[in-house]
Amino acid sequence: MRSDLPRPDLIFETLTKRFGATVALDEVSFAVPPGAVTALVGPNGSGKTTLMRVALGLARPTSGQALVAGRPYRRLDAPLTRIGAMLNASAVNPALTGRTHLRWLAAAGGIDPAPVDALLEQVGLGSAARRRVGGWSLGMRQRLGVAVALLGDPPILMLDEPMNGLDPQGLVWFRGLVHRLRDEGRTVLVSSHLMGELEGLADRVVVIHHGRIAADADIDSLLAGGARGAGSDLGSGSDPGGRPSLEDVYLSLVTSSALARP
Ligand SMILES: Nc1ncnc2c1ncn2[C@@H]1O[C@H](COP(=O)(O)OP(=O)(O)OP(=O)(O)O)[C@@H](O)[C@H]1O
Repeated sequence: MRSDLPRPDLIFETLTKRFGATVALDEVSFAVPPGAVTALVGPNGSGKTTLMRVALGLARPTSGQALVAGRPYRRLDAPLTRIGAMLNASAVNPALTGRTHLRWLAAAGGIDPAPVDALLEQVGLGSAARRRVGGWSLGMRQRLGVAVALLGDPPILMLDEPMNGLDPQGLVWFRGLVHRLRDEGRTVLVSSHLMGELEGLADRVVVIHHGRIAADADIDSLLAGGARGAGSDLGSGSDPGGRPSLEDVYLSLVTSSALARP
């Protein structure tokens, strides 16, 4: 890494996580740079959520480390103001209103609850805020999850499958929000299986497969490389100019024999 570049905010260093005989993460190293949206993609069970859980101190690495603003999460002061995360947006007490949920989290995290109402408006939940979350749709819970991540106005955001359940209007809203956060210079890591959406959202793509990094590149280079390297088996989503879609390149990467686990 060049020493004259700003230090990335979120770094994974030779991170390995085993659950018994299962190797969920296998010496994973990459940096998530500020001022960009980084997509984390990979098949079911490839290690995306585990990676995020380790970054948040919810799972202990077997070896290696995840650093948030230069430190392991557990050693951060006021962590909600350093990194905001959405892991499982449905894990909310259904008896609480969205507003109460956010105010409790703010109180628990030592954050001023005053901006909670504005935050609920920002994520499109202003009119539902005083209703119990138990009656909310998946998309509404996802929006609440985004609000939780934004609660501490953190410079780093880590969102696990945030677009699931969003309707087309919600997807447009989410893209605008994430691009604004990026343009403010924040670090954004988003995992998703929705390749078409990620193509319009992400600046960088990290592909994880069997717990190993299969690609880590800016999206234009990845698609240009895919166009040169992936050959005639690509095509369903290619544009007429010959550039493959992210879905094409992703499928090519995760089905290539070089990456298949023996
Ligand atoms: N608490 C756990 N105990 C045992 N194994 C686990 C645990 N958490 C994750 N794993 C295993 O680790 C591997 C990675 O799982 P992980 O949930 O990180 O994948 P993922 O990429 O997020 O998948 P998905 O796209 O389906 O959400 C899987 O083999 C999974 O079964």
